[in-house]
Amino acid sequence: MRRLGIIGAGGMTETLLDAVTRGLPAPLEAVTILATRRSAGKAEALLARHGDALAAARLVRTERAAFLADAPQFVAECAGQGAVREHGVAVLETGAELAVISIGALADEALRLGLEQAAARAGARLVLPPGAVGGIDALVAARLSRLEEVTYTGRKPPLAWKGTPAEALLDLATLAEPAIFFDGTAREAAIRYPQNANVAATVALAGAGFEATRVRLVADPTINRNLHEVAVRSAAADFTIRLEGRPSPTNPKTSLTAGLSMAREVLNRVLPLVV
Ligand SMILES: NC(=O)C1=CN([C@@H]2O[C@H](COP(=O)(O)OP(=O)(O)OC[C@H]3O[C@@H](n4cnc5c(N)ncnc54)[C@H](OP(=O)(O)O)[C@@H]3O)[C@@H](O)[C@H]2O)C=CC1
Ligand SMILES: O=C([O-])CC(=O)C(=O)O
Repeated sequence: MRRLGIIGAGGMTETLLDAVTRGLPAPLEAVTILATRRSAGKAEALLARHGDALAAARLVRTERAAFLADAPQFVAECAGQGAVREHGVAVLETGAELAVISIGALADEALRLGLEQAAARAGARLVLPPGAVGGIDALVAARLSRLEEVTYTGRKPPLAWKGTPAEALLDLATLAEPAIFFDGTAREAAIRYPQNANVAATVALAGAGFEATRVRLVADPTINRNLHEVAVRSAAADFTIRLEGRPSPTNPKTSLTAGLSMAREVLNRVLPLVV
């Protein structure tokens, strides 16, 4: 893979570009960012920061047609569920591989089917990185035996839940103790908390599905990290993964591991050893 496309120019793209530049054995041929008009300047600055060490050609586009004309072979969506809806099918139709990090978008069955069908028609692949969470490999393997119970608990400091429906349920500014404000299915979590519960969708798609995966979301004033816990019981193995992620410096909702997980996808398509 020599031509990388990225959708979005926020905190995750910053983490992705830093990690990819550090990990590349040699510069890529081209990196193109599809940005909103508002964020085009930020995208330019992110690319300029890495310069020739990242890629010989560094481009920012604000129109999808121009972005696709740059012929990216691998496109990393780092923008949000709306961007998956807006651009996903069109990217796959070019035959490019598309890695989606806003995995909660796939809680919309029609969109998931549309993406899968576009990929099948074009001979392309839709890839779902583990993102902020860990243990997805073991969960997929356990699913191949027989899953009995899968629960995901997402716990973040109150600030990370600002601007979400949690605000109507809790007084985030004065919260003194951890509060579970959501207990339901992975589908409902991914749809209602699009910037905070993509992991719920990842766990669902890797494991027991959107309805059978139980999700709890917690605002916790006693922590300064984003905690992800996946508990699995299955015929092959029982396990619990507990991951304490540091938030990205520019977006407290997003853990650094999410952008790093996307960087892993990119580097696995460049380096000879895939891990
Ligand atoms: N799977 C996982 O584990 C995780 C997934 N996520 C997902 O990743 C997304 C990105 O996270 P993060 O970088 O921290 O978010 P930010 O809000 O920091 O950045 C989002 C960026 O995407 C841009 N953007 C939004 N919509 C579009 C679009 N339609 N086309 C092009 N660019 C667009 C925004 O531009 P502008 O600001 O101008 O609107 C902004 O530059 C989250 O919204 C969430 O969906 C996040 C954390 C974990
Ligand atoms: O980054 C995280 O900690 C998780 C997250 O926001 C999500 O699942 O959408």
